[in-house]
Amino acid sequence: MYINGKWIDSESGKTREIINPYNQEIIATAAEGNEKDTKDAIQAARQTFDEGSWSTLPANERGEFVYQIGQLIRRDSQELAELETLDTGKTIQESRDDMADIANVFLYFGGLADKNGGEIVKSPFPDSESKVVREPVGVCGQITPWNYPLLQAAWKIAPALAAGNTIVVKPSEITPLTTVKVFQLIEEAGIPKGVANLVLGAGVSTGAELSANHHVDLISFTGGMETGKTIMQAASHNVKKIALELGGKNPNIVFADADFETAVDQALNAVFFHAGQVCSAGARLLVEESIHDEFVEALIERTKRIKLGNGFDESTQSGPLISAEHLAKVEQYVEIGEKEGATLAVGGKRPNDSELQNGFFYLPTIFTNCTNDMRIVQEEVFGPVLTVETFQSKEEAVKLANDTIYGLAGAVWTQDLNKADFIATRLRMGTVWINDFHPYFAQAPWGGYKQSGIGRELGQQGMEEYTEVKHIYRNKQPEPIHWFR
Ligand SMILES: NC(=O)c1ccc[n+]([C@@H]2O[C@H](COP(=O)([O-])OP(=O)(O)OC[C@H]3O[C@@H](n4cnc5c(N)ncnc54)[C@H](O)[C@@H]3O)[C@@H](O)[C@H]2O)c1
Ligand SMILES: C[N+](C)(C)CC=O
Repeated sequence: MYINGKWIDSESGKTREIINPYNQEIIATAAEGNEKDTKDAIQAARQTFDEGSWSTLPANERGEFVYQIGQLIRRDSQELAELETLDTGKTIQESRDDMADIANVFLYFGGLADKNGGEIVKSPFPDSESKVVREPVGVCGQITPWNYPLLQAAWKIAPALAAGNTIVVKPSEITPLTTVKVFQLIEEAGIPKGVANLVLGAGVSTGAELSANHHVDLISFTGGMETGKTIMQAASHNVKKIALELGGKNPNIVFADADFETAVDQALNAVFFHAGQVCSAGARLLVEESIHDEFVEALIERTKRIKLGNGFDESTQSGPLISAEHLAKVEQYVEIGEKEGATLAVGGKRPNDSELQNGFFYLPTIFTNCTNDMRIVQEEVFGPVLTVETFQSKEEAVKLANDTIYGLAGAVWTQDLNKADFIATRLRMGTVWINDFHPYFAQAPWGGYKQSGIGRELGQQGMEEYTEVKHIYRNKQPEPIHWFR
């Protein structure tokens, strides 16, 4: 762990073994922090913020530090990608793409640091001036998940530092490797001690302390919806600001006039990329009734050909699930789908290949004949499981797509731009893709409607989450007003 500029073991001396989900081998031993370690990290961040040297540093200088971290990530991107694949099982190409995105996020927020100089407001009172400025929030707790360990951390660390906050980061206890490495780069970039702190450990101890502690001003969390609700409650004790990036059950709407080959190809990518362990996975396929049979037949044929394997093998198309617990959860959902009467069209079990027996692999799975009242359609499986439903009109497609507690992302495939616009404006989701699936980048905001979250990451909005707005009013001609004579 990295607290107040020093690398330390946990106070209790406890450690946790980190395993490779591809073969269950132990790949590292990490410190297992507790509440006391977390309090120490918070105290360092609090003291550093209150002392003010970071928050009042000229914004362009802070930006240079953040930019420098981005350059160091670029320099070490191959090593970082290898660590990410070792820790998560995702393919090495996915990890390389993640590292390129991550470096860009630091470069973008480094550049944005000095771009908001505040604004002058026209005061209604004579001889006065009024300006609105943005200031850092203070001490920010940042809790991240295992599916995109470093990417989700980067979306929080870069804007928080650029805006002048001090931070305590807690990565998922099962995938801490790349976050630890980036803290080494943060140190190398010369970020002053106490500004950026790292604690490792379980959610129920370190994460819970960060969420409840009164010296933390903002908690930013990416993870599951139930954890998000717990954090929201804990944060209420001192009315912390909160930013929540939670789950999704995202519709992928395909009209009959879409380019068939592209829509099939991208429907596979939408749901099976990273074994479906993506918050914005297109896990609900809504296909226009007239092309249903042909579309599903093509999907099944392509699904059978997906090559599972070792993420370091360049020919592997999909890696394992993250853990035995998660594999059991996916298996349970498939059982639920079958009991509910959905038709298991392909997959629905672990693979037989001998090479895959030590990893947490599950075959890409498709359920047809699904209806919106089924749990397999409504609940986030977070694995390689697709449900298929049909629609007959654009109005019905919107109704089905929006019929969920989530509102993270969705896509529409059609060559009719008016139809695309109709869908895009009516989907109650933070991101809508037209004739594409999955793009996200540093310049555009990301976040959810409804129970998919609160607040936005990335883009200018992602920076604003880490600021307070202050109105400064100056009376240029003060004189008595004689209200109380
Ligand atoms: N919206 C997004 O951008 C986005 C991105 C990635 C992942 N996700 C979501 O993340 C989930 C998968 O990630 P996960 O399984 O790691 O989620 P999780 O909620 O189990 O854990 C996320 C983090 O929260 C911590 N945590 C657990 N209990 C806690 C508690 N009581 N108090 C404080 N912290 C606690 C964990 O240690 C971990 O660091 C999925 O639901 C996925 O949709 C969302
Ligand atoms: C936000 N994203 C798509 C990078 C990861 C979601 O799990």
